[in-house]
Amino acid sequence: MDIAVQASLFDDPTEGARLEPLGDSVRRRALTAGAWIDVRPGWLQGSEQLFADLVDQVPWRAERRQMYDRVVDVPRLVSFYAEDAPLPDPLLTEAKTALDAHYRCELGEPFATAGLCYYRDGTDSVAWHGDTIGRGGTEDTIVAIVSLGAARTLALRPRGGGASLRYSLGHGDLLVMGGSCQRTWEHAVPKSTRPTGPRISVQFRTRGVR
Ligand SMILES: O=C(O)CCC(=O)C(=O)O
Ligand SMILES: [Fe+2]
Repeated sequence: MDIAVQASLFDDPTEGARLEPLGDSVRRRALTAGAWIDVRPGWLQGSEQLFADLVDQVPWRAERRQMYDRVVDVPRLVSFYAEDAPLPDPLLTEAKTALDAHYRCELGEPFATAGLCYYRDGTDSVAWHGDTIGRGGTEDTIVAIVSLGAARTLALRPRGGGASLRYSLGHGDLLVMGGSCQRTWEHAVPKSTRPTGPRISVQFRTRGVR
C-alpha cells in the first residue's frame, strides 16, 4: 500500500477504533475481603468517532435507580442492552468477545448484558453503591467497565469504612471489578467541579447482575 494512503487511513478517526490485546497487559490489584480490581489503560484505541456515534445513536434516557431503600434520580443518561440485544456498535461486541475469552475460566459464564452510562459534564455523577441488584448482592461476580471520552474519577471504598481508591478513567481504559467487590466494596463517579468533557462508560455484566 502507498505510504500516503496508509497514513491517511490511520489519521481517519472513523477507521481508528481498535482493541489492543488483553493478555498479560491487565494489572490486578487485590483489595480486602476477596475483592479485586483489574486495570488495562488504553485498551480501546482511537475511539473518538465511536464516542460521537454512541452519543448520537444510543437511545439515552434519564435514570432512576434503587439506592438503598429509595428510588432516586441519578444525574446521568443511561441505556441498557439486555442479553442478546444487539449492541450499538460492532466494536462493543468485539470488546465483549475479548472479555469473555479473558475472564471465562474465572467467571464460569459469559458476560450477558451491557449498561451504557453517559456523563454529559462534571455535574453528572453516580453516588456510592455496589451492583447488588440480583446475584451481585450475594455472589462473587465480575463487572467490566470500558470508558470512552473524557476521563472521570471512579472511586472505590470498602463498605463499613476505610480509605478510598481513585482511578481516572476515559479514552478507552478498561477497569474490571471482581470477586466480592460488589458486596464488600462500593464505587461512585463523584461530581467534578473542574470543567469536564463528556464520558461514556460501558459496563458488561453477567446474567442476573445489575
Ligand atoms: O461510570 C462508571 O464507570 C460506573 C458506572 C456504575 O457503577 C454503574 O452504573 O453501576
Ligand atoms: Fe456500579
